[in-house]
Amino acid sequence: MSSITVGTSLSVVALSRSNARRPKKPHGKKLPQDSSPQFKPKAPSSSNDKLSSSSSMAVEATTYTRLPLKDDFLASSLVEPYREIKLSDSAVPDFVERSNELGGGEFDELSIEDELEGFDYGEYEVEDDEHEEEDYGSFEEGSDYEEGAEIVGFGNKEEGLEGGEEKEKGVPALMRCFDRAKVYVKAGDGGNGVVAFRREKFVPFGGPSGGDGGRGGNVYVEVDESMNSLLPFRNRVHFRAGRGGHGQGRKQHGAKGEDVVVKVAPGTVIREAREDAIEGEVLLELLHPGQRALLLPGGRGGRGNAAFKSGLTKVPKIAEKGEPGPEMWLELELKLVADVGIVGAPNAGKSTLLSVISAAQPNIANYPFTTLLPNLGVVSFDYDSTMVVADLPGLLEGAHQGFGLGHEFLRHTERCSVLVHVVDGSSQQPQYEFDAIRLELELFNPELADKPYLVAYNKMDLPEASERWPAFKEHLLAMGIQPHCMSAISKQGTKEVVCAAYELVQRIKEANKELEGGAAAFNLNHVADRITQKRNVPINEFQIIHDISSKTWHVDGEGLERFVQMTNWRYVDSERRFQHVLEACGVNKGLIERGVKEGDTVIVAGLELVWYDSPDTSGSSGARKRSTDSIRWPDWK
Ligand SMILES: Nc1nc2c(ncn2[C@@H]2O[C@H](COP(=O)(O)OP(=O)(O)OP(=O)(O)O)[C@@H](O)[C@H]2O)c(=O)[nH]1
Ligand SMILES: [Mg+2]
Repeated sequence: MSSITVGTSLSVVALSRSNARRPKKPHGKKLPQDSSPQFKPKAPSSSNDKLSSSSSMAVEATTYTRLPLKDDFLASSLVEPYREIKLSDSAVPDFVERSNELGGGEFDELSIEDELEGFDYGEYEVEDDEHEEEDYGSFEEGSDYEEGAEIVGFGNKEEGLEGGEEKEKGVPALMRCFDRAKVYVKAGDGGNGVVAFRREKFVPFGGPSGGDGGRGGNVYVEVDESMNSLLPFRNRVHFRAGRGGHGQGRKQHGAKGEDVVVKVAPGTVIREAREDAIEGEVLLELLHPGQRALLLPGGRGGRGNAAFKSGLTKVPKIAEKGEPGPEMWLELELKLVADVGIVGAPNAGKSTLLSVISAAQPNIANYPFTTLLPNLGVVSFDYDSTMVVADLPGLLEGAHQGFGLGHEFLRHTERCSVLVHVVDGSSQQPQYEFDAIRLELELFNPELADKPYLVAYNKMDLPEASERWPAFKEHLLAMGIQPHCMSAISKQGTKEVVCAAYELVQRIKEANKELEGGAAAFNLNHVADRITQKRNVPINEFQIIHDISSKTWHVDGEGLERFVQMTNWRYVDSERRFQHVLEACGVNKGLIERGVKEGDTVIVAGLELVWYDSPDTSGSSGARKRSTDSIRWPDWK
């Protein structure tokens, strides 16, 4: 008999966030030769489609290279044409002023919630007052009781966002868009079962009475209608469900761990966070208020010794540990849920359009990037027919790679069923501006280019815009697109645009209804189901891998892993049961068949053992006897 080394390995997964997007396709473009502003005074009257100019605009023979830049940021951009324009670079004087008035970034001062969820287990005892129990050594497992819902604030450390995330430093909190977050979730561990025996007056040798541990708390994700950003995750990153209570004497089972509910805004996409640059698998898309998904089921409670009583084992001195609760890092991403998304170059008049078709009052000003965060407005035709319209920040060339504000907001367009593309008629080359925006959308996500869209040529009240309209219209008609023209400021033509958008939205809704009708309702609990399925893998499903160089045998299987995790080595019968299970599920046989030799290391689901051939050949079967006695244990503490 000799000793064995045991090593339990816990791998801590450090996850980082990826900013990587698709690589930019080479455009091979140059800057426009003449991008100087040529704004003319505003024409006194409104205009429309019929107001086509007599002299159609002579399109300059320049190779269009990027979206027309406005004089506001031309100077700086021309020097470094591909410089990334950050929120902090854009001119937003009134906004900054307002945020200062409000107290200089009020969100920064949000305090961390103090509430702690989960259980305080305190001291755990098997004994009770009335019943004397056998002493099987110390049952305290202090380290097991630390768990409870943990709240970690984003301080300087910002634990949840480590790993290459570029932060918008220097930008007041009011301007940041909290539509991405990274959180840690952990289901509660199951409580431990205990070994206890019934001892009463006149019943000196009562049977085993150790109760089972309670089930760990579950992690749920729920859509909270009142949330419109992922801002709360700035203060709280870790969500841990409570662990199950431990079993007690007199067959008392432990209490169930407290569940934890992660509340997210409607439209949140939940991905599994990954270490590498690749985006993790989409686990859930929670769109509608009230949707609730069981994400991680709590660990099973360990069985107490009462559960191990059998005809052969009348005095079982064995109990299981609770099953560990699953854990993972999640990436949350909020995408606006709107029927119509207004896209276009900066200063095209997107916010103006939203302001005239809905009650929304977005910031409107004659400089690019007036809109820093998406604005939502509800357009109502009558009581029944309404649609939600989102006005998005302006797009620049390279938006798909993060230029301007595009990167942050382009993904919001993914959720809109229809896009209204506003083109600034007063720009130098409206048709090229249009093409460039289309290209950006396509580069960001080819599915965006396939979305139904309308083109609204804006600022028709300006003479230069109405002059360029015929050429623009011709350009688009050649592409098979029927453009609309309007003057958002004077509301001319806006009704036609909105009605056309509404019609498109309705058509898409009808089509989707038909599709949904055929498809089965989506199972929101599929992540938890997958985990449960994994837990139910039988113990005899394992694989043996032999590493010849290090004379190590790896025996891996989901069932075995769970069994090793739940074996509580402090109880004397655990070793015997472990040996028995290895024998019964065929691990020993498999190892012997493959030629395991004395002294070889055997790692069973992370537990390191040394193989010994038993010299004792007595027993019904030599092979079985040998293997049963062949794995030795060190002195377990
Ligand atoms: N003449 C004229 N000016 C317009 C019209 N629509 C918008 N504008 C002006 O164009 C400027 C920009 O308008 P916004 O609505 O802020 O443009 P935007 O597309 O939302 O701009 P960003 O949010 O910066 O991307 C403002 O000065 C508006 O008054 C229009 O139909 N005619
Ligand atoms: Mg705007």
